[in-house]
Amino acid sequence: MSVEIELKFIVSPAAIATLPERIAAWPNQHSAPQKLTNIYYETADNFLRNHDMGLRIRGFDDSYEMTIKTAGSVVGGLHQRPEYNVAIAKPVLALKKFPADIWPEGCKLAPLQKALQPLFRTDFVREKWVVTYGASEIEIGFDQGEVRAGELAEPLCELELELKSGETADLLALAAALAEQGGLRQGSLSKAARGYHLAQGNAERELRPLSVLKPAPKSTVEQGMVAAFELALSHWQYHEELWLRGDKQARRAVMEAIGLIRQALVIFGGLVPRKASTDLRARLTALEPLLVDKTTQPQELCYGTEYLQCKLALTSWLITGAWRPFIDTKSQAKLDGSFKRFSDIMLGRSASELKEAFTRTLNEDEYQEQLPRLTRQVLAFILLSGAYPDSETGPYIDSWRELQSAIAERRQGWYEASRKQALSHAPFWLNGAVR
Ligand SMILES: O=P(O)(O)OP(=O)(O)OP(=O)(O)O
Repeated sequence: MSVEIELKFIVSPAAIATLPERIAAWPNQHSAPQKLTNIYYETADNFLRNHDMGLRIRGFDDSYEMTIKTAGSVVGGLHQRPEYNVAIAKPVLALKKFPADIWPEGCKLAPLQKALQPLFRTDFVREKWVVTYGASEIEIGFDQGEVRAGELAEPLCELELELKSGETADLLALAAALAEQGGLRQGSLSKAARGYHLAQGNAERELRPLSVLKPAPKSTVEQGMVAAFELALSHWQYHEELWLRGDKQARRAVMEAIGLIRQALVIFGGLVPRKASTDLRARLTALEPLLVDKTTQPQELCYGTEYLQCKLALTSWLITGAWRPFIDTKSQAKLDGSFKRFSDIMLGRSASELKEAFTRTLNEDEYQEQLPRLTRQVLAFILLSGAYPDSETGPYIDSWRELQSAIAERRQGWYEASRKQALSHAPFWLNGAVR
């Protein structure tokens, strides 16, 4: 078994021609382009997908390899997944060759193998370089081809950076250096994920409303903080994809994701000093006006250098725990404390800020003036309410969201009723039950 640690980028058509040259500027070992054919297998009831597994047979030259990837994590474009590779003599499944302990409990291999059928395929040409960067060896693969399920197909044009030996920090630094000339954006979907989507009919991807962050029970404050940034990054990644595919409303969701990052920096700002996030905040500040501008074309923005470097800065901040050198013993003790207890205190603060802001009838200008504050505090509720059941948090947060959209859409007739409704909800975090 090996754990694949891989940063994936989508390459813009304009950048394809110069990319090999850019890569070859570092000390490297180059391998000539190779044609790879991959058939992915699945059962009629999606057994593998339901267990977060992906199975393929890859053909190259006259050889075959069978690979299974199991559940892992994706943070921005950084994919970490356990994978098992077995050389096979002919392109026929032989599940017994994988270690026995990778399968879900009770799984019978012979019937499973019988039920597996080809579902989709990827065909691409991969050009490879192994680059020495810092103290690390990093394999760069440039894949061009397509993913196909029956009649439906999508082009593939990806750059994958895989850490062969050394440090994740070098992987991220090499990515930032490659980003300098533009033409790349982070890709959060594996080729298999794209294949499954096509095989299921390629339904239009829908906007996803932000729902309450649910960190693992008994999370520490630091774990809750990491989960908050991960939520923001995945909301960003997902909606960037939609925006590029033509959904104009997704731009707002990308802005919302950035708002979430800002709010997380505020919420944890008492523990993580501002100087730990100076670079990240500067990059966000540069990006925000471009996102606010409705005339911005996603193809230009999302493949731009500043945009990618901002997202890489966040990925890197998260993956390397870049705040840690700035944390003193006292703050570390607080970061090790209960996220639930911390959240209760912060929820109280958010609620009293809103209560104060909306305690009386406001005029139109005053409502508009309070909108940014209300937007920030709704995001705070999203990040801090995960310890409570949706049945308690939902009505509370929705009532503030209702006021938020009434103000944003200038539905003046709704202001008063929404304001009173929001203020009438009892705080769910003071309900007394020990959790
Ligand atoms: O060659 P791999 O294992 O990196 O796999 P891939 O065909 O590039 O697919 P993905 O990395 O998207 O799972």
